[in-house]
Amino acid sequence: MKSGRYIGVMSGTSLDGIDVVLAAIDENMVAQQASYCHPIPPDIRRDILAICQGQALTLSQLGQLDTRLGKLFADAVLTLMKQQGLSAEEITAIGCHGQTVWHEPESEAPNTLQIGDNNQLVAATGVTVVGDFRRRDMALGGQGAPLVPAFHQALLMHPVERRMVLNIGGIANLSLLIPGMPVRGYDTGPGNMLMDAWIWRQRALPYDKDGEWAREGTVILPLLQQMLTDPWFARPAPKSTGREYFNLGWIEQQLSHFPGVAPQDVQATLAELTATTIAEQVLLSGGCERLMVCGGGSRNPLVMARLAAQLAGTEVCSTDEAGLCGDDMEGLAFAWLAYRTLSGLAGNLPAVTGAREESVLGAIFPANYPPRGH
Ligand SMILES: Nc1ncnc2c1ncn2[C@@H]1O[C@H](COP(=O)(O)OP(=O)(O)OP(=O)(O)O)[C@@H](O)[C@H]1O
Ligand SMILES: CC(=O)N[C@H]1[C@@H]2OC[C@@H](O2)[C@@H](O)[C@@H]1O[C@H](C)C(=O)O
Repeated sequence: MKSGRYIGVMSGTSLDGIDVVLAAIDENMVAQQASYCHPIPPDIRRDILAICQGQALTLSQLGQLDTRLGKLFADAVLTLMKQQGLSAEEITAIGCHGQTVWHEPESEAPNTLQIGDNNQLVAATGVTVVGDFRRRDMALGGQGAPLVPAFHQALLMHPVERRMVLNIGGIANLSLLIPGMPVRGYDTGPGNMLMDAWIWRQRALPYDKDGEWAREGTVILPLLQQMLTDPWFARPAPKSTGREYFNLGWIEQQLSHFPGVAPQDVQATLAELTATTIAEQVLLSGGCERLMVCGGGSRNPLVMARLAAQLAGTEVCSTDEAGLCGDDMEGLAFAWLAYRTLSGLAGNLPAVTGAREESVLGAIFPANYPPRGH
């Protein structure tokens, strides 16, 4: 096994920053040691959003963005290494998720694209990088997402308590940790993404802090009901989604039948949509005793309160209460997935993604050849 110090790098769908997490990992333990969130410059954020929303880009623009993101991931990692006084020799590997710019698991030729050149990262840091985690699973007929349920299982499975782990990022995803059953998991739909898109459009704010603006509004029930009839919500698992489906265009299309509604009422309705689609899936999946929430949405008290209200009898808490910082969860997961890959262990769960079989995931970009320790 390739035990050692790992760094996980996660740039999620919210584009709120690059999360970098340092952890000591071995067969029995993932010990978080430090973390850092690196800002994303506005021009890079704008270009990523443009691709995600289907705007045509030249190959030159795409190539340049790939390089700039690779360098940005390297800056993020080097900042954390400097803060911690670590040299390249002290780190076994970096697990880098990359930036998802397109995810189309149901098309004729299923594809998912995470950019940010890993060669830039290895060249700048001198540390072996593992990247491109999703496409092997897709090549095996899977969705390529979500991948974190295996990590949630490793860290948070309880012998008797029925638990679910919920990540509320741009998209929300649920892991079902039910004793005696194979772990399952899938995306439930929008997490913060629609709320973020709407407040950005209306008030030029990146997100609705503590759900304060949504609280000024009232849920428009007919609009909520119409949103809930979107066929994506009724689709059975395995399923995953992204910005190419749930975006500002989706909101505008929903609003076309509701002219003149107050913007704060739309914000309230979007917050309720997030809570309702999650709660429905928790209940449809048989319910649980404890729902452990991570991701930025766990800090939105309105969404948390609406979840608790719709899930009476379930203890809704944040993973922070279990000693696992919710902001670092995905970064930790990709550090752990890099450890799995270098140890020759599978990273995907076919029961989650729908892949034909388990597989070692990712591509290795070695700092040295032969890799250190061989
Ligand atoms: N205090 C807060 N109040 C309301 N929302 C918050 C608060 N803090 C964070 N958020 C939300 O969390 C989002 C960031 O979440 P997170 O970092 O988990 O996303 P991500 O990792 O990019 O997403 P994904 O898991 O989909 O890849 C912000 O864009 C914002 O919407
Ligand atoms: C294609 C892609 O990047 N999907 C992300 C996204 O963000 C949340 C949700 O949608 C989840 O499916 C996935 O990320 C987590 C880390 C996962 O793979 O488990």
